[in-house]
Amino acid sequence: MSKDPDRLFAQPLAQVPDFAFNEDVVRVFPDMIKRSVPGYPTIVENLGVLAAQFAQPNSVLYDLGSSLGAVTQALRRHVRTDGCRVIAVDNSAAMVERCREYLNGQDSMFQELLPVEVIEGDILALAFQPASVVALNFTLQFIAPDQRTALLSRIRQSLLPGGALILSEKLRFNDAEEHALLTDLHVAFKRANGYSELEIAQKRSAIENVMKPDSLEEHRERLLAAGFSKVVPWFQCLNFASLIALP
Ligand SMILES: Nc1ncnc2c1ncn2[C@@H]1O[C@H](C[S@+](CC[C@H]([NH3+])C(=O)[O-])CC(=O)[O-])[C@@H](O)[C@H]1O
Ligand SMILES: O=C(O)C(=O)Cc1ccccc1
Repeated sequence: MSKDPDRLFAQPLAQVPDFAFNEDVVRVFPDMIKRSVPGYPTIVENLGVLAAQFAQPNSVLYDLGSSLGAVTQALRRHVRTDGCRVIAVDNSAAMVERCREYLNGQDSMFQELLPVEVIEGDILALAFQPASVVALNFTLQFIAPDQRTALLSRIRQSLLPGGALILSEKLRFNDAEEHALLTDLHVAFKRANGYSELEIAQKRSAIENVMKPDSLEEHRERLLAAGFSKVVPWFQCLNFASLIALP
């Protein structure tokens, strides 16, 4: 994977365009996500461990909004259940191209990885096959809020008994003081990772129209409304969390 450092917002921009998963972002994405999302490496590594507990024989594991395939690769390394395969889906052509290159490279380095198919497409238009694991790792927050329940319902319908949805998201908080504290601490995390005040401010303005986080309570209610029976948070670092939702 590319090791280019993220300097996308380092120079003052006359107007900050809405954030998009284009070629510029793809080039710096591994560095950007690691320096921006507290706990990201821990979440990705453990997604494989979690998935191995829910994987059912002869089923599909979905990585929805797969970006460069970090979650897909964690699933492929950890899951040993017979007949499983991974389907990774992303609607950014630039991401999909680099994701395929990365996964092909992994195939030539390691044996016994699960088979994988990378689809360039909109997860809102996907016809789901019977699935035991569905990962939405920081993807739902980029889906239009009025589409989120319908998507989760379709995921719920595709899930096999014993399977799980793993949902990771940036959170907002209904309590104003809690929200302000965790937002400030996230800014401190970014600063400690080498981002300047200008980079932090311009990135905030780039994502504000395209990324709409919900509160933990909203996630829980929406998942239950979509037909999930149980919602279990398994990880939180500052204002980023990951949940297990059971069918
Ligand atoms: N409707 C959509 N259909 C398909 N893909 C979409 C859609 N909307 C957004 N995406 C894709 O969802 C991904 C979100 S990044 C996920 C990180 C990854 N999971 C990781 O664990 O490394 C999160 C982040 O950058 O904060 C991007 O690649 C988008 O192109
Ligand atoms: O950078 C941020 O502030 C975020 O909330 C996370 C993020 C990470 C990568 C792309 C878009 C948003």
